[in-house]
Amino acid sequence: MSANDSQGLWPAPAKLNLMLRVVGRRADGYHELQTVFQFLDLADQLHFTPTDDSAIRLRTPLPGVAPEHDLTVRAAHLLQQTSQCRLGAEIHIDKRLPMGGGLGGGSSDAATTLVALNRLWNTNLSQQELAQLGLSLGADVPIFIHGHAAWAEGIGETLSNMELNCPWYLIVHPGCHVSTADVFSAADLTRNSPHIKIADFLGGDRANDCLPVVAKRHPQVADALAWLGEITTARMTGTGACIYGEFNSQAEAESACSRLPERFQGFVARGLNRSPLFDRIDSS
Ligand SMILES: C[C@@](CO)(OP(=O)(O)O)[C@H](O)COP(=O)(O)OP(=O)(O)OC[C@H]1O[C@@H](n2ccc(N)nc2=O)[C@H](O)[C@@H]1O
Ligand SMILES: Nc1ncnc2c1ncn2[C@@H]1O[C@H](COP(=O)(O)OP(=O)(O)O)[C@@H](O)[C@H]1O
Repeated sequence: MSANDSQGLWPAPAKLNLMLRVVGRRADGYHELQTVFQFLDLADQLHFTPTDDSAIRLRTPLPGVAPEHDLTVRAAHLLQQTSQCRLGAEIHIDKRLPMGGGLGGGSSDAATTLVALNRLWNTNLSQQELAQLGLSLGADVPIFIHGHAAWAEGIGETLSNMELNCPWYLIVHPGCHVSTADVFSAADLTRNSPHIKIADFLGGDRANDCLPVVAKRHPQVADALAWLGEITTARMTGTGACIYGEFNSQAEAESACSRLPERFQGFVARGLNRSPLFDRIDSS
């Protein structure tokens, strides 16, 4: 099967954090969060060819990421080891999501790899076992294995489904890279936000505790926030760098995108409550 055969493509969608509160810190240094995840109809596309030898080969290495560090390769090795599977795989990534922008592309690639290879290798791990494996690769991996928009607690692994409005979004990439580890190690990060309830979020409590830290250290993020804030309420996803705003229609989001200054990169995408990865599985 060729990498261009759409039947063989597995989507790895982006996510947005619609709010993000840092409510505590665990003994291992990881921070406890309250957040809301929604997917976007914007995705990397992955292709897997199972092989008889046990090698994992990434045919499309990403700039700046050594193949053995790529989250798809790490996910494949982890599944192989856990299930004692003797098969291997060739992996192709058609990378469409910006890296390090808070859209979760690397975590989503890892989740799609676990879900796809679990089927292609017939390793038969449950969704819960896959999510547990995924969590050891990154805090954002479980939501992509869960596959439904959710309220999240813990470090992102305790998930309760939500049925959210699905607006069109303009996502603005300010052009800088924000390190998640740097944000969580910042001395001035608020780490003791009071817990809120789902009803508070639905009532409009949509703050992101990481934003002040990121905007202070990355003037491009503050710049994008100010530009989009002139048009609509502008928010940051995850630890950034991407800023997004909601629109009632694709046309309105596209119109705002057409006015984007050249220093920014823009994406128009629809919010989704169900991950396209699972739509793909149901239709196959
Ligand atoms: C903050 C969030 C919100 O969705 O998103 P991003 O902006 O990175 O996408 C995530 O929880 C990020 O998840 P992910 O990107 O998988 O992070 P990881 O690789 O697990 O962690 C990177 C580093 O950030 C710190 N970290 C991460 C998550 C967390 N809840 N507490 C932390 O302290 C740790 O120092 C860790 O070593
Ligand atoms: N398949 C992958 N796609 C994207 N990034 C990857 C991948 N594998 C490893 N990485 C590393 O993970 C980092 C975070 O990537 P990404 O998930 O896109 O950002 P974020 O966590 O901000 O949403 C990248 O800067 C890169 O070094």
